[in-house]
Amino acid sequence: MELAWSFFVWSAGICLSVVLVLQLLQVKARNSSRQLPPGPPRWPIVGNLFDLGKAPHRTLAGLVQKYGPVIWLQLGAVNTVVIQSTKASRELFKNHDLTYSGRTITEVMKAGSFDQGSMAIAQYGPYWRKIKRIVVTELSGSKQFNETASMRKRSVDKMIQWIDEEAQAKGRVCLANFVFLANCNLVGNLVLSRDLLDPQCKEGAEFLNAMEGLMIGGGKPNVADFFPILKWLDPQGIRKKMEKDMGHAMQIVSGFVKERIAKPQSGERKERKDLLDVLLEQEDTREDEPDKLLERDMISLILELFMGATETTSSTIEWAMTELLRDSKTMSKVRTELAQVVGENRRINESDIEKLPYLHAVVKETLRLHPPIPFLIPRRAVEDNNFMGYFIPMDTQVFVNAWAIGRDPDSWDDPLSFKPERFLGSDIDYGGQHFELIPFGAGRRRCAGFTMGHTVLHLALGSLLHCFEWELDEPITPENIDMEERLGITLRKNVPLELVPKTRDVFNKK
Ligand code: HEM
Repeated sequence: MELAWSFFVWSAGICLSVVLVLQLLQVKARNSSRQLPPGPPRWPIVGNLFDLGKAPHRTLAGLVQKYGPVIWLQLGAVNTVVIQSTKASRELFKNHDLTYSGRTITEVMKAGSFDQGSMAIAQYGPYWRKIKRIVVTELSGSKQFNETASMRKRSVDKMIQWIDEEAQAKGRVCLANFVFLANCNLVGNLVLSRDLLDPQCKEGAEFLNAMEGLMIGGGKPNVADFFPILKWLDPQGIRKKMEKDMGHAMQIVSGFVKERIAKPQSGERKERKDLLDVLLEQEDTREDEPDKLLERDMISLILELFMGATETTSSTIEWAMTELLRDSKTMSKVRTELAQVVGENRRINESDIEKLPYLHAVVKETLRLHPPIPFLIPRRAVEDNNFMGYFIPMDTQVFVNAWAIGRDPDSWDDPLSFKPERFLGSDIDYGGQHFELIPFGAGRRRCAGFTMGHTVLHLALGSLLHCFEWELDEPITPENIDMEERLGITLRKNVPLELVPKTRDVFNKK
């Protein structure tokens, strides 16, 4: 009896211990799967907000060695995870794209209810799906893209002409301004069939002014984004100023929309439907998607296309030209290619682009080192999830540091040098399939203007190099040219590039 009793006690003890150990292991496993990524120590309340400095993309890239490529930050009240290597970016876009397909909406984007109609900050869902499909088809569908080639050529040709006129009047030009204006003109034509820069278009100058305000306001860090309690106070007055500029820009676009509704079949547009026609007429309704777009939503969307196309392209061309002027060998290689493929008797056309591998390599290398939107447009985790062994709570803001990824030493040899040759004979491109080069983003939220951006970058840069000889404005030399960056709505060159263009013979050709 005693033996049976002691057997029972021992067995119960062993079972209990096993259960306890299993429970402990379970708790440990649960805790470890809820472990946040590592990151720098946080201050009370403000967290890491004041640790990032003026160039957060650089500061954060500098933390990879200490904390690894997935970093946790507390920006005031906002949980933030930063992705900073090719491996982590591949994991995000290949296996977690849907989980990270939300967006964080900043205070300025709420001005004039812009966020309600925007595509770029729309949450992933039926409205976003509908407008993305329409915009991508209208800007990049092969039929529509072919039909609008003449518009792109005309915008670039006008830019070349304006540059020549400015050079004759002043001797030098601020390059990025002209690229900005050319893209503004192009979007105006594609979307509204309007030359906003034509002196006949009286709203054009006002619109450009309002756009400038939007670009400046949109790029300012706003303390109210990090402490929801301050939203009502708007301590820096950023939202107030943005309401004014946004209101003004929206009013002008609204005038164009109303005019179109009143007179649907006027002028040049009869030849082709522009994006506004398509938005007004669209009836392609799919399950769950809204039937019609509201006028307010169309206005936000149109404004967004102007914003999306202008700064990104002008900043990229400014950096490309800066890098080429610092390196005469690279400049001469790209010019030689243009001379061989296009020749001196005509200007470059879109059909030449595919035959210019060195020009492609220059554009890729520029976007690798100077992605205009270095953190992409911040994503948001739409649910709790596990990312590379770390717990990421729902609503975490996600920065994908394309700037750091373009310099990831595991992906790039001599990552800090401008060497277009690295792309010759390589299949790496920025279409969203190669996660080491993601200046246009990747996955569902990849840039909606990718095809247009890609084509215009080549057409505009190729034309600038083919039609002019470029010199730096004294006393600037290739050795002392300022390479400082300024992060606003895009990552621009801090000191705008001023150049002296000299027309070449091909300038007078078509
Ligand atoms: C050099 C040219 C350009 C660059 C480098 C660029 C870059 C980007 C990036 C990084 C994103 C965010 C992608 C992500 O979150 O994964 C984006 C989104 C977007 N871009 Fe671009 N962009 C360029 C040109 C354009 C043009 C020409 C347009 C339109 C005419 C445009 C319209 C948009 C829109 C609407 C979105 C939001 C897409 C979405 O949220 O689904 N972009 N772009």
